[in-house]
Amino acid sequence: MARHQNIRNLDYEAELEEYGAFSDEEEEELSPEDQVRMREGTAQVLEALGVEAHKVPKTQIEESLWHYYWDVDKTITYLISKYIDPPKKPAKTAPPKTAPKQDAAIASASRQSFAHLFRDLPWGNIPPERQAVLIPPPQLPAGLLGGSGAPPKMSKLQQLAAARKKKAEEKSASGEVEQTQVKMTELTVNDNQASKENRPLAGVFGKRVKISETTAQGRIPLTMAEPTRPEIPQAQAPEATPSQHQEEDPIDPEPAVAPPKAQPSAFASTLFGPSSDSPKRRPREVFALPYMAISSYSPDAFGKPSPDDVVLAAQAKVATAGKKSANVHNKKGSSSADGVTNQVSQLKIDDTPLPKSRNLNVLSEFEKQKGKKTASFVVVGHVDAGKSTMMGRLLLDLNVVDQRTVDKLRKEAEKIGKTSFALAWVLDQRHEERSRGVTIDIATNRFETETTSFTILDAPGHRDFIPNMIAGASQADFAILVIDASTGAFESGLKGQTREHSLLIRSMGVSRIIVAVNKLDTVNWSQERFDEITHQVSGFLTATGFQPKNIAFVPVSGLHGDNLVRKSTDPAASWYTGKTLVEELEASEPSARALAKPLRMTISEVMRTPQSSISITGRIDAGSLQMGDALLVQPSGEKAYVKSLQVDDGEPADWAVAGQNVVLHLSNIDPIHVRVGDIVCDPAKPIQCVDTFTLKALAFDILMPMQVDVHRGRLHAAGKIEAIDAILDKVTGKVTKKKPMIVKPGTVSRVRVTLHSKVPLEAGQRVVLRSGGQTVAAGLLE
Ligand SMILES: Nc1nc2c(ncn2[C@@H]2O[C@H](COP(=O)(O)OP(=O)(O)OP(=O)(O)O)[C@@H](O)[C@H]2O)c(=O)[nH]1
Repeated sequence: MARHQNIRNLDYEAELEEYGAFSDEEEEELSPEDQVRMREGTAQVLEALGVEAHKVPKTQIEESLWHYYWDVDKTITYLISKYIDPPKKPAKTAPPKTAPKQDAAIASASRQSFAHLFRDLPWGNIPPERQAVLIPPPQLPAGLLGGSGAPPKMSKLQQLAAARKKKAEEKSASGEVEQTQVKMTELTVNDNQASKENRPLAGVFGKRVKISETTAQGRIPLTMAEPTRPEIPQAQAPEATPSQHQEEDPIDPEPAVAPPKAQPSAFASTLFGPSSDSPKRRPREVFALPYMAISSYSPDAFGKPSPDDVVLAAQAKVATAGKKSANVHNKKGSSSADGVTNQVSQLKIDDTPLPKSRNLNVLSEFEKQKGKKTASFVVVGHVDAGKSTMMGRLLLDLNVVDQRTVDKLRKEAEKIGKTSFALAWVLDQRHEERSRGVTIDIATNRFETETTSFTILDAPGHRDFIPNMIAGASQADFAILVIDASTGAFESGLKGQTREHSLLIRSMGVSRIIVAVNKLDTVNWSQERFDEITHQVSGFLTATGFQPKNIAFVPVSGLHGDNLVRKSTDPAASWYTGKTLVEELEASEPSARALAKPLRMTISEVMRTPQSSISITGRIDAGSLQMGDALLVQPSGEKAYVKSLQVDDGEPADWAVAGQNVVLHLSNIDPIHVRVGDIVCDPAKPIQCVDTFTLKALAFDILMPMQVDVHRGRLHAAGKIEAIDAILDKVTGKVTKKKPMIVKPGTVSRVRVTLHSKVPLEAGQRVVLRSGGQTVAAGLLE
């Protein structure tokens, strides 16, 4: 039979049964060798268990030996733990029911204490006092071997370096945070960018655009181009409220409710751009790129001109500037050339032909002239006494100004509520004078009577303008003192500028005075009032130095013209039978003319006229002049020539004498050498410029060595009273006391004055000393 036929015919079940029966038989019977091992192993275990062996059944010993493959030690350990000294079972833990018995025994044996095995060993019973105590190692100071939480100790230099490093790290960290914030913000859908773009948006976005414009002023949409912006207002921008929406667009009926439509996520927006119905965003200037995270990245690196561009632009600029500068230089060159030409032309010898002199004998010409006499008078008095109104009315009544002019002035005065000043405006022609209703500077005008040609010098009454009043008084032959007769006004005026003006004009050499008791219409032409005023004023005028024969009183009403040119027709004024004001003026003799003395003229005004680039006005104090004369201007010391001249009435003339008011048109002199207050004199007999002089002065106030201003005509000069030489007798002029410490008011004394600069002054001239805005003295230079 073939072998495979044998396998095909095998009965598997019978074979398996045969195999199983064989196993059981083998368990029950040990081989002879195993039986020997069993006997020997059992004997060894019993010997090891000693007295405790009876506790262990023999079958358990053989079973264990069989289990541990004849390993006696393991068998003994197991049997002890099982039968002799079993471990106490834990109360709650029970071995798993499913675990095999053998595994549970082994596991129990592994947890068994072996202390009993070492009970007889000496090192197992160490007394407590000898047992070692574990002491934890001390915390080492920080440093390389530190490791404690405390900061390491460092030197000052290390601390400084560490602080700097920390600061730099914080800064860079915050910068990174900011950049991150900005980038993250950029990742959000930025509606406000659309608002900035002001593009038409539909629905709620359109409204948000408006709100953002109004409620988030100055809000700047963030872009990648501005990564370092410190603030992120976008995040702080308040949300628009529905009420705001309504306020913003009250016409729009659409409710301000957000559409129930999901917005794209930030990530989706970043990847795919804004949704089709979301507000359109401004195209980005810079797109997010990987290298943007680099600290050296500059988002606007190409938003500015490159270094090459800068250089090229600078070169172009320089080239343009060069051209311009060349042009300017050319122009400058031409202008400087012009300047040089001008200077050269100025340097050239002045070949302007000198005015031709007719070599007249002026004095004989003057004597031959059978014309009207000329006189100048100054009108003084307390502020608002009616000086200007009186002169205006005088000029109107003398037909120097016509009624139309006065009516026109009245209308103008009405506009600013100053109707009563209309007549005063005939003389007060400055805007400031008219608006303020006060005279500020000397106003001159002229009128003629049958016998005399008069020049009016209307002086300001306000104390602030005393220097101007002094200038006027210095040119006058006589004076009109105007007194306000209305109740209370006379008394206050007497305490005010009425007395001071009287003193001044007398000190200035004016000896003739006409007192116009004005505004008598306000007291119904009370003769009693007039007499009272006359009495008081004549008293102090006499005391001031005016002779009674040179004092005249005229009751007038300047406003209505009573007793100015015509006698008053008011019955209440019938008691007055004296002269009118004009008659008194005509009766006044001008002061003596110093015709034979060297030429002296104080310049009152410097101006440019059609006749000359420099013309001067003034009153000739002494001497005479004629066209073509050479003049010396002091203190400049420059020479000039009289090209032409006009006298009193403005008529051209060939000559002029002392006492006349003239306009001189000069030539051959630079205007910078001519000033108001300077003196024009005869070059052959010039006035000297001095910085010290002696004065015979009438004291208005207490005098002592003190700072003073010296006034002579229009000339003002700062100086001081250096010393008081003597007190003089008023009448005889003899010395009554030498070198007094002070001088009382009303006393005449000799004082020495020094000036800070040299000015043209000479003996015989009259000057006024003022200090702190007050007139302290006036007198005659010795
Ligand atoms: N009732 C009345 N009023 C007068 C008379 N004269 C002048 N007035 C008024 O007095 C006021 C002052 O007149 P002004 O002529 O400006 O006085 P003034 O003295 O020139 O004043 P200052 O030059 O500024 O010192 C004005 O309102 C005049 O109308 C007068 O005779 N009778």
